[in-house]
Amino acid sequence: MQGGIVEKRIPEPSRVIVIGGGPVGLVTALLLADAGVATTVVERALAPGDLPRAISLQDESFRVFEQLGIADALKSESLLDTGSRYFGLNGRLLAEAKPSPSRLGHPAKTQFDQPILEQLLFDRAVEHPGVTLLLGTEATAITHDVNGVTVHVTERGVTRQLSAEWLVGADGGRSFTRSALGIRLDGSTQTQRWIVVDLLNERAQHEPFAEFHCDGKRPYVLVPGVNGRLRIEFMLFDHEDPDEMTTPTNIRNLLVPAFRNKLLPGDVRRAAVYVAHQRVAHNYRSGRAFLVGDAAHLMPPFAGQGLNAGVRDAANLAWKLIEAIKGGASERLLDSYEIERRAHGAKMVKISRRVGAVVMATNPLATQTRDAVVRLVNLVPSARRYLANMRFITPPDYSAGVAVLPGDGPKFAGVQIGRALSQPTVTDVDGNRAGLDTYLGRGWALIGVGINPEKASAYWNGIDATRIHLLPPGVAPQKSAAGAEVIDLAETAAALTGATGGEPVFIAVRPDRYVAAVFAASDEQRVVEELRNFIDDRAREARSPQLDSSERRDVA
Ligand SMILES: O=C(O)/C=C/c1cccc(O)c1
Repeated sequence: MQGGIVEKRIPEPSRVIVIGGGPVGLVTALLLADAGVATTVVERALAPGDLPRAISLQDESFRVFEQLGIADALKSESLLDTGSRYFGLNGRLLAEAKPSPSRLGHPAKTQFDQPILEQLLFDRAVEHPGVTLLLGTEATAITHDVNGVTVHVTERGVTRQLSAEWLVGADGGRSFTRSALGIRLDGSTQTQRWIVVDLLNERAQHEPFAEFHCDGKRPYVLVPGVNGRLRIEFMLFDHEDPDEMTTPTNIRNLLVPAFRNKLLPGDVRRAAVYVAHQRVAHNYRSGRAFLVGDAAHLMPPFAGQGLNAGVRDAANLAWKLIEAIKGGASERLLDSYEIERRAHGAKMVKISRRVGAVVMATNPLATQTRDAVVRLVNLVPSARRYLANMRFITPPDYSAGVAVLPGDGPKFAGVQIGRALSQPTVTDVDGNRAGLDTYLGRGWALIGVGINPEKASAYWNGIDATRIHLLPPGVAPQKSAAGAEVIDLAETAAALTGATGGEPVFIAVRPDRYVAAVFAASDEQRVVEELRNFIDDRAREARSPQLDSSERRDVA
């Protein structure tokens, strides 16, 4: 492929520049472009990445991919619904863990292939009229002020300037954007080195579990995939030389016969030595520029969180930039990106480091103590469930961000403010069954449970919220009256309708499918006033944004 602009109509000027066309950069760009925000992606490489770096996805990432129309294609090439097994001394199974069944309508944990994901995202970006992909292009300088950002780029020796309103740095662990903005990366780098070997043509049947072998001799991890893909990682000892350990002979010695009867040319997709970092950017925002993905956080792979954190960043930031471009966003809304995402990113770094420390222990006293502690923990039912359901991987809680907490009125404990909204299966007026997300649209949604959201105020129209009237199972959805823009849906099993305690409530859902508020009609005014601190519908109207509606796309 030639460097330069992928041929297609170029929407000029772009409102957002994304530096980095890896998975997180492309997810950000596609979410923006699908909402009509013209976006330029600056990427050094000439083609999508072909390295199987991340291999673990959570339900929430698939929820975002569903919105981008690539979830089914990716699932068909993935090992769905996996768990983890931890083996201790003498190969004894210490713990088997599987996340609780997902509320979000997708498998809770999946092993996937990053090159397939990157190709799917790339193909969508290439054909998207709202995305300008500048390949073979490197960002060399960034300036930004209150009016916008300018990025100097070089392509085949030719330098030019790009301008936009906002900048997103999605350029990975060695982020140029982060350095250019002068943002510090806090944390440390591990001392242990690992050799990661990605194999093809694996014929042995593996159960759908990542295996952590912590025998204290040479810790290793084995993660199965589909279509003959298998990852095996070994910890290296201090005296081992990385170059020597990755020679074909030594790779063969590591794998044959312990893991494979024979190793043919082409069976090893990659063998590389890495050292894990545990670092978080000091800030995720600097004026008009934001960091996402590995540019914002680097974590060891042991909890399978790296890319999930990046996809969450993209989904969280994209809707806030869309609001900023539409005109109603306050500084508080834009600042909420760092508040919401940095805290969770830092937590995932910490958890990944802890899981790694358990796996990498080699000191006999440490390994014996570890095994004894895990056996004890398994005797306490609540602690056992905590481990077995992988509750140590905590989902984000954005209640300190764009959320309106209950006032003095009734509390509705079943639907948690600041948490991801469940995705129940619903039936529409035509009898079609689908996940709720299919009907939520791309922006805000106001769901009435036990109350028709037609009755809610005009604020929700001002922020383009989709109004949904959610009915309990067995109640037939009705076509809404002419002029009333409400979608009637019935749950197939009482999930959200069963969680509100029979009280009529509204659920305000953010564009990233997080619950912003749960409130009774009598509390609506307070909720709207608080939400106006983040998005002011009146400012939006005054600015009358020029989003190119012809470029808005809905991917079913
Ligand atoms: O999917 C998981 O739970 C873990 C994946 C993993 C663990 C350690 C090293 C890796 O490269 C992946």
